[in-house]
Amino acid sequence: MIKIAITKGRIQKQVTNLLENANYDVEPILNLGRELQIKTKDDLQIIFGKANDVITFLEHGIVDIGFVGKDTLDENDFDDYYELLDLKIGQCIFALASYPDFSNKNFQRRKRIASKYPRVTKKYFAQKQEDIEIIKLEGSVELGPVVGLADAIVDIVETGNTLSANGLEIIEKISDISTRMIVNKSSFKFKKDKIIEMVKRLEDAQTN
Ligand SMILES: Nc1ncnc2c1ncn2[C@@H]1O[C@H](COP(=O)(O)OP(=O)(O)OP(=O)(O)O)[C@@H](O)[C@H]1O
Ligand SMILES: O=P(O)(O)OC[C@H]1O[C@H](OP(=O)(O)OP(=O)(O)O)[C@H](O)[C@@H]1O
Repeated sequence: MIKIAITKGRIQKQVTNLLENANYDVEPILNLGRELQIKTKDDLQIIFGKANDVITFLEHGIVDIGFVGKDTLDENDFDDYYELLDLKIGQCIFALASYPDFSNKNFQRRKRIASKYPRVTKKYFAQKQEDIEIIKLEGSVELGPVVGLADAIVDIVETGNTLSANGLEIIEKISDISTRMIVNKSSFKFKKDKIIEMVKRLEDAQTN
């Protein structure tokens, strides 16, 4: 049996489509009610959880495989896993965003940057050797500059609609984000054949 954790929400449907195209039994996922754990005919046990929890389940050996966004992987301390496949779904970017005059402004103090991703923000500004103040927000991060709490944000940008609706724009792209297949290292040792088979089937499904 292969145990899998899938991030619920935005990417769940696309991961399901890919599994279906790879000829896995996704019937129990399509008929999902409020249950959070299912078994498929091809001996997959699948749980659905919040993105950070997918990593926690994998870290503790509860699941062999996780499907999770690169944003969540970058923000999480845990990195003792194998990343075996870029699913090329859930594609977006991390960006520094603010009002158009941000780059011309002369700040006489540390810039205040709002983000749901403090670790990513810290690393980005550390690379620039810039000392900033991070303000952690849990969502609707664009509110930071809008209400005057922050000078800029580090956030996910997909279409750019949320930024432009709030008068903001990308100041600098930070990195690419997409959904990744991660594997517990000890699972890879003991279930190598089945895991490699899944990687191959998903890769084939991507190209077809
Ligand atoms: N426009 C987008 N905004 C946010 N995440 C996106 C976007 N496009 C793709 N993603 C990916 O989808 C994943 C899941 O996002 P989703 O919004 O469902 O959950 P979340 O970020 O935990 O938010 P929530 O707290 O609302 O559940 C993200 O971690 C990211 O990898
Ligand atoms: O470029 P866009 O296509 O507009 O997408 C980007 C927006 O989507 C995400 O927010 P989400 O909808 O997940 O809500 P949240 O801000 O509460 O996390 C992200 O944090 C941006 O706000």
